[in-house]
Amino acid sequence: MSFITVNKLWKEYGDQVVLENLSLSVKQGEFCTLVGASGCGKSTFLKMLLGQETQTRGELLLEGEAFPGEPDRNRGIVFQRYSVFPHLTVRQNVLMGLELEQKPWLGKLFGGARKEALEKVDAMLESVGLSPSAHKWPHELSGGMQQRLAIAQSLIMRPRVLLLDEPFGALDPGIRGDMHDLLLKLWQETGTTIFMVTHDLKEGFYLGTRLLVFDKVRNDPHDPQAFGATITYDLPIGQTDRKLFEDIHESVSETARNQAA
Ligand SMILES: Nc1ncnc2c1ncn2[C@@H]1O[C@H](COP(=O)(O)OP(=O)(O)OP(=O)(O)O)[C@@H](O)[C@H]1O
Repeated sequence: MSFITVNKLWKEYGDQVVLENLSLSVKQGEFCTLVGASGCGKSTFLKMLLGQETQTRGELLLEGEAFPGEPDRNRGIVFQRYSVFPHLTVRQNVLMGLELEQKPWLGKLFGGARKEALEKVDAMLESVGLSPSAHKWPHELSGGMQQRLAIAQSLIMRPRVLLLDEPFGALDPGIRGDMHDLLLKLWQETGTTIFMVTHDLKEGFYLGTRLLVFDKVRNDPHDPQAFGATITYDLPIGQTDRKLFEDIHESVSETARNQAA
């Protein structure tokens, strides 16, 4: 059964068509990588999955029901930067979600409940390789460590859907490789359904299970906002050849040039 169903989905901001006629069916546990020119609506699509934005037309369904209109614990998101709390230590950053969930008014757990929560936090920190830094402050961490913390912060809530908006965009290429390994390991451990936006087409070609290319098939040079992007390629990872890579690269680059013109 389809876990997430996108049916003839449109998103417009005033006269600007951002996404047009998107249709997609995603199974639970899939790892979809989203690529496309800047401004093609990838982040907007993630925001709709998160419940921060609503479509203007069409359907977005989670297990056959309309998507919850507000963010909830079923969905976690990690941005390129700055999604951790600077005034909390690494351990407190990860603990906070559990505290707010169980004690929304007080924001604090005590006794056995706190001990149990801390055990989960420590296991999560171990899983992302941050145990030795548990008592550090975010500013004492490298960029890669901060992103591992942001991922831990999301995953501790056991989201059914994890949304990643260019999570490794600000990291050095060497560190990105380590982050890919970590992400694949966490995805296998948790079985969560992942949507990850990346600007790096190569990353999209090998990470996860499915590549979704967001692109415009129509362009009006006199009115660049008249047409939105749609999913032009939906490919299983590992079955694409060099020619296809070059075709997609050329098409996405042309859209980027048109957007900039
Ligand atoms: N809240 C908003 N109000 C009006 N326009 C918006 C809003 N959010 C996004 N847009 C517009 O929608 C279009 C798509 O933006 P979006 O951030 O989704 O693209 P993107 O593909 O994620 O781009 P990038 O790769 O640069 O992050 C842009 O033209 C943007 O200006």
